[in-house]
Amino acid sequence: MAAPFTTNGLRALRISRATQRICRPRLAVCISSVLVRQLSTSLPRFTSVATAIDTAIATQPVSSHADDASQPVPPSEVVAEEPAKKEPKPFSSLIGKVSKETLEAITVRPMRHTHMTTVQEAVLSMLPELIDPLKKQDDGSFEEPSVPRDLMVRAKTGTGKTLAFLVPAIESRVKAIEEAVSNAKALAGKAADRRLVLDASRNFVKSHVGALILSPTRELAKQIAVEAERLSTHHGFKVHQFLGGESKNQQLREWKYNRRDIVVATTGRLRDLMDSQPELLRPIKEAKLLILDEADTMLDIGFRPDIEYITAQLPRAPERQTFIFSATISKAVQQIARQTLSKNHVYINTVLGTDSPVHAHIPQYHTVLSSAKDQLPHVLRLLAHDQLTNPGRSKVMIFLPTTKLTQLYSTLIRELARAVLPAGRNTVIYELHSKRSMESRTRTSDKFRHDESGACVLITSDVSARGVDYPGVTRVIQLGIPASSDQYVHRIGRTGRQGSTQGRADLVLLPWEHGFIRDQLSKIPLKPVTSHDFEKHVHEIAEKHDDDPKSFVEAHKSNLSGRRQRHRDTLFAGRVAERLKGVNEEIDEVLSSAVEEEDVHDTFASLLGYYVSKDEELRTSRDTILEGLREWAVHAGGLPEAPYISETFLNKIGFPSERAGKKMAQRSGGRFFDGHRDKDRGAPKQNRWSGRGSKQSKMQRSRNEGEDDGYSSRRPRDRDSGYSYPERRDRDGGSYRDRDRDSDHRRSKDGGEYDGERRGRRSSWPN
Ligand SMILES: Nc1ncnc2c1ncn2[C@@H]1O[C@H](COP(=O)(O)OP(=O)(O)OP(=O)(O)O)[C@@H](O)[C@H]1O
Repeated sequence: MAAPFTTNGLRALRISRATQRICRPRLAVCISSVLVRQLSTSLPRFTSVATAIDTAIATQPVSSHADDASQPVPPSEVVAEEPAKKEPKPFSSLIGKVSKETLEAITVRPMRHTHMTTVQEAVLSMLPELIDPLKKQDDGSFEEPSVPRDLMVRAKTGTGKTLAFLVPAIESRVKAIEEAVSNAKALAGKAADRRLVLDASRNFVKSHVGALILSPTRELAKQIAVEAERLSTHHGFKVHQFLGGESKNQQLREWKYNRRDIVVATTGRLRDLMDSQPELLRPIKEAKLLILDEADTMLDIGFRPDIEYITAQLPRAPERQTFIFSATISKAVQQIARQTLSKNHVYINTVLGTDSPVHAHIPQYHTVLSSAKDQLPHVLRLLAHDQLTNPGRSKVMIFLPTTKLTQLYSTLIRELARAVLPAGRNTVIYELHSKRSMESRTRTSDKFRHDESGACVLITSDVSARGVDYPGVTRVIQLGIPASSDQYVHRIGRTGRQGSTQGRADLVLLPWEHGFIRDQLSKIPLKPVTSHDFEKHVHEIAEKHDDDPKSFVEAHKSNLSGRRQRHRDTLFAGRVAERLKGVNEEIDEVLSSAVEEEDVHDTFASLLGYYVSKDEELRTSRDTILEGLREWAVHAGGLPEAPYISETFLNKIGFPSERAGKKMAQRSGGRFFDGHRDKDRGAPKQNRWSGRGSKQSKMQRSRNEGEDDGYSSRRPRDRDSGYSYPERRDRDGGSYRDRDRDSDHRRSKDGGEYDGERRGRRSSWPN
C-alpha cells in the first residue's frame, strides 16, 4: 500500500530542505521539484506542492545568496487547493492519526462535522508526526526534529482555522501525557502500578500547561476557549481563560484547583498574571505549544512587547512549537513572524496567488455619498433593504471606526428603527464596544450569536472585527474607512462563513474618503452603487411589498423558522415605502430629541483622532479631512455650527495648523476644542434642532446605565435584560487598571478600535 500522503509529503519537504542546505538554491529547488514530481505522479494530492515549487523555480533569481550561511532557510510552502477544485476529505480519514476521543468530538458529539475544510485538511494531514514529542538527549538538549514543527497558516475568513489549530493542540497534549506516564513507568520499573500511573498523570497535568493560545480580543478568546472545551469533551481537559475585564480571583481559583491542559488568553491579562503569580508562571513556562490566532494583529507593534515578554518565558524551539494563523499575513508580517517561528517552519497558504482573501461569492459594494447628510439615511436604507430581501432572517453587523461613533449610531438607529425600518419595533439592536464592561460584552455577543428575531443589528467597533463567529450574518456594513485593507477583509469575513453562499458587504464613505478605495482596496472586487440609485431600488422593493404584503412574505417563507412562520403576517407592519419616505424628518426629530450636542462634539473629536493620520491612505490633505469632519458634525450630527478647533489643539494632533486654525477661527462660532468653550463667540445660533436632547440623551443613558443588549423598542425597557443594569466593575476591583492593560485597548494601527491610544500615546480627545 502506498504510504500516506502526509508522510510522503513531509519526507519530500525534509529532503527538499536538506538539499536547500547543501546546494545552491536554484539547484535545490530543481532537485526538490523532481522529488516532489515523482511523488505527485503516484499521489495526485501532492500536485499542489509540486506546482508551488514550479512557481518557485520560475521566480528564483539566477544569482542568489547561495553561499551566504547567514541567510535564513526559507520556509517550505504548501499551497492547498481550493475546495471547489477537489472533493473535501472526510474526518474519518484521520482514523489512526488522531485519537478516537477527538474524532468523536468532531464527528459525533458535540460538533457533528463530516468533512474537512481545505485548511483543516492541510494541517491535520500532518498529524501525528507534527506533534510527536521530541526526545531529550543526555546533555539535556532536544533531538533535532525530523519534520518541520512550526506552522504559519493563511486561510480565508470563516474556513475553520480554529479547529485546524485546536486539534493538534489537543493531540499534542494527549501525547505529552502518555509520554509522562510512560517515563514514570520506566523509572519505577517493576514497582509501577496503577496508583503510580495516576499520580504521574495528575502531577504532569498540573505542573505543565499543554498549549498556550493568544488572541487579540476577549470575544475571540472566549470563542476559542468554548471550541477547545467542545473538542476536548471526551478527554476531560480543562481550558483556562485569562481575559482582561473578568475577575482575576475567579481565574486564579479555577487555576488552583484544576488541571492545566489549555490556556486561552489576551496578552495584557496573561502578562499581568505571569508577573505577579509565580504559581501560574511555573506551569506556563512548560508550555510546549504556542498559538497566535489573528497573528498579524498579535505581531503588530501594539501587541509585540507583550508577545515578546511571554515568548521569552516559554521554552525555545524545537522544544516549543509555534503556530501562527490568520486570514491576512502580509510579507512584512511574515518577516516578523519568522523571529517567533523556528527557521524550519512550514507556510501553509490556502489563499491562492492573486486570489482575494475574501470569499468571492460575497458581493461587495461601496457607496461614496455626495454629502454627510446622506450618511444616516443611506445606512437606514441598507438595513431596510436587508430586512426586505431577507425577511425573517436579517442579521446585520455595522462597523464603525470609533467607540463614540458606535455609541452615537446605536442611539440613533435604536430610536429610528421603530419608525423607519420594515420590521419596525421588532428590530433588535445590539451595541458592542470596548467601553462596555466585559460582562455586558459577553452577554451582548452571546445574544447576537443566538438571535432568532429575524431582524437584528449589531452596531460595533472593531472588537468584533476579527475571528468572532456569528452564524447567519446576512450583511456587513462598514461606515467610514476601516483601519487598513486587512481590517476590511476581517470585517467582511463575519458574513458568508462556513462555506455559506449568502451574505453581502457594503462600504459607506463620505466624499473625501473616496481615495481609500484606490489606495488600499484596489484588489478587492468592489462594485460602486450611488445612494440615489440605491434609494430608488429600495423603494421599488418596498412598494412591491406594500402592494401585496402576504404574497411578498409568502415568497420568502422558506427563510422563516417555525415560530416566525406562524407570525409572518406581522413581519413588516404597515406600509413600508411610506415609512422609508419619511426618513429625513424622523432623523431630524431623533437628533433633536435624543442626542445631546455634547455627544456629537465628542464623536467629532474622536473622529478627528481617528482620521488625523490617514491623509496618505485617503490621498487627500489634512485640511480636507478636517473640513469634511466639520461638515459631518453639522450635516450628520445636527450641530448648529461646525466645531471650532484651536490652533494649539490642531498642532498637538499633527495638523499643519496655523493656516487651518485661522481658517476655522474665522468661520466658526461653535465649540472650542481644547477643553474650553469659546466664551467670546456669544450664544450659539438657534437651528432646527434647538432644544435638542429634551429626552435624556440615549448616549448619556447608555453611559450611565450600561444599556446594551438587544434593545428592541417593542419591549418594555425595565424588562429588557441588560438594558437597565448599572455598569459594574469587576469584583476584584481591578477592571480599570486591567482594562488599560488589556489587549483590546492596546490596539495599534490595524488592530481595530480607535480608543484614543495611538502608537503608544494617550491622546487628549474622547474616543
Ligand atoms: N469542517 C467543518 N465543517 C463544518 N463547519 C465547520 C467546520 N470547521 C469549522 N466549522 C464551523 O465554521 C465556522 C467558522 O470557523 P472558524 O471561526 O474557526 O473560522 P476562521 O477561519 O477561524 O474564521 P476567521 O478568519 O474569521 O477567524 C464555525 O462556526 C465552525 O464551527
